[in-house]
Amino acid sequence: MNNAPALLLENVQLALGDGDARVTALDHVNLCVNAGEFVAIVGPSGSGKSSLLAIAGALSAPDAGRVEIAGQDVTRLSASKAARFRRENLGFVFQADNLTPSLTSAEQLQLAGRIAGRKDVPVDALLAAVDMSHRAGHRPGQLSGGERQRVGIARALALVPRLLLVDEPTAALDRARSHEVVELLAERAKVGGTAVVMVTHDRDVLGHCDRVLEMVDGRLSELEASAL
Ligand SMILES: Nc1ncnc2c1ncn2[C@@H]1O[C@H](COP(=O)(O)OP(=O)(O)OP(=O)(O)O)[C@@H](O)[C@H]1O
Repeated sequence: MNNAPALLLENVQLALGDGDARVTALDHVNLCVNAGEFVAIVGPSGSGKSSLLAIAGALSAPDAGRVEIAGQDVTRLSASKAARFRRENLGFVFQADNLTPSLTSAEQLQLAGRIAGRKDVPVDALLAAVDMSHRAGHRPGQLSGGERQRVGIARALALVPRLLLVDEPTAALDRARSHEVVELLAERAKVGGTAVVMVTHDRDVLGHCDRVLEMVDGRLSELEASAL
């Protein structure tokens, strides 16, 4: 179990929509990500990247194929078992931030830690790492989109998931901050042993990743360094 890949997708297939609008979102996707690996996924809009993250995060089930996370088959867990599995093993930083409106930035991190059974969340250090110490006492409604995104990243880093799934972390950030945030993710992979899968359009930050994969029309392939 401990030596199992953090994420294993085998021959994953997914179609979405009905009738004429039916599209192949994932077409025989295979992917293996080991603990401590930082993998980026690039590709055009509509190519299936979000669908891949949803399946890799046990948020939805494929039509066919197999999904294993840290050695456990999660392909067809019940909704309640999937929710529990996610809570115990996964971290998410998704575009539509899902911060709790009534909580301050610091409280978002504390709550995440409490839910995961961690009492020792280094809230101040994490907020400092995403340059948000000065907004520790602010609620999401008092923050900009980029600031909310950074709190979401700090919250994900408050936990030590086996697998961290990240959707466009730099979309609302300037260039310098983008590098800082992606460096934090890379460090979490190297030092914390978390496997990180990041969807991004930002080719600037790909140098921080161990591997870059490209999704085109639901098919996933490895990009050689010379193609970046
Ligand atoms: N609920 C849905 N019903 C029908 N088709 C859908 C649904 N969700 C997504 N699709 C289609 O599935 C395909 C893959 O979508 P997906 O959101 O995974 O792409 P993406 O690569 O993440 O795109 P983007 O970069 O724009 O976020 C697209 O053709 C999209 O139009």
